[in-house]
Amino acid sequence: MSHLELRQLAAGHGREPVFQGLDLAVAEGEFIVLLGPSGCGKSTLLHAIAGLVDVQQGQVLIGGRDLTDADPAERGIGMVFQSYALYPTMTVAGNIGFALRVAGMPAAEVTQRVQRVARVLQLEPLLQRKPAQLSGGQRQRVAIGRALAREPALFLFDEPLSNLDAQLRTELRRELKLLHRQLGSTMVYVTHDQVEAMTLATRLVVMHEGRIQQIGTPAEVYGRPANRFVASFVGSPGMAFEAGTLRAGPQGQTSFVSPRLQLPLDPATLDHAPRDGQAVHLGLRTDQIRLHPDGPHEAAVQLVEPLGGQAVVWLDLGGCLLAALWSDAVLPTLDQRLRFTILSAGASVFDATTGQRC
Ligand SMILES: Nc1ncnc2c1ncn2[C@@H]1O[C@H](COP(=O)(O)OP(=O)(O)OP(=O)(O)O)[C@@H](O)[C@H]1O
Repeated sequence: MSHLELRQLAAGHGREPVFQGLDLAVAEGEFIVLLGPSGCGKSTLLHAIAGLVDVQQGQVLIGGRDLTDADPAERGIGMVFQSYALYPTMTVAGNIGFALRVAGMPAAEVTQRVQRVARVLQLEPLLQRKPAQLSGGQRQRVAIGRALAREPALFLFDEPLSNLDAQLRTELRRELKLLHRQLGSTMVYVTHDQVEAMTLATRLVVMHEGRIQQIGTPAEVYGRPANRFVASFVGSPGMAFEAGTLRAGPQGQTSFVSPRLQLPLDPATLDHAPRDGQAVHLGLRTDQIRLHPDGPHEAAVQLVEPLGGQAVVWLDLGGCLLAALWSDAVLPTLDQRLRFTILSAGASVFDATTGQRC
């Protein structure tokens, strides 16, 4: 049974819905990441689950109960937002235990819960401090602790790490992942950060303009994007596209053909039977470009982006820019000509008109 189920949901801020007819089923213990560009409706969806915006149509079911019209407080949800509004005059312990005390929990039990949460989030040495005496990352951990203390079965996170610097973000990301493993609770997490999405999600939900574009594991969404939007939005560096047509060969082998490129396609990468002459876009990631002195293709280096241990090398194949990974310590120079092979395994093909995966 789904722990969280959205049925034909429509919600928005005025009368115009931000999304409509939205279906989503989340199993217990999943870590769902909602990923999409700014304004696509991620926060509105999260707020609809929490009961913080009006649902115009459809249903929100949590634990099998229809809670579409229930108060936020009755939904058994823990929420963590981007801006962690802690009570400045209360200590860390006071902040974490606040909602429990308000709910009438006996003081001894509150203390126990606060201790347990502090242990999990490594906040024990900080329990008597005030928020002003904490770093940004510590404050955000307190905000997570506050949600955790109520022991909800469902957590909603709205870009909880986006206000932190890169190093803290990486640390807290790891802690969240460990926390999820320890607690086994269901989590729905909004971000537009690729790395967060890829590393945290058990399943990714990619949204664009109020519509779910694809639902799948990070590997599925990265490896078999459902359409051109997902292909270009997910993965860094982005996928390179080349316009061309499909050609059926004599032995039933289908090839991609463009003025610059001819590539026999791996049938395993195609979802549908290819049509001879179909106008398509071929999508190539760094995974498909193998730099190799004996490779059949040659292109000039247009740009080198060092990443530390590796570098991304952008190759100009007659106007089509392809990204390749470079792991040698000595970087190639601009305009240097490199040879490479294009692997058809894992390549994506999209219909030129609809943008849908072929
Ligand atoms: N309080 C509000 N009142 C009116 N319109 C709003 C409100 N909040 C958001 N919107 C609009 O609803 C749409 C979806 O916004 P939403 O915040 O859900 O997107 P998002 O994907 O979370 O974006 P971001 O990544 O920038 O936070 C946008 O067009 C936005 O302008």
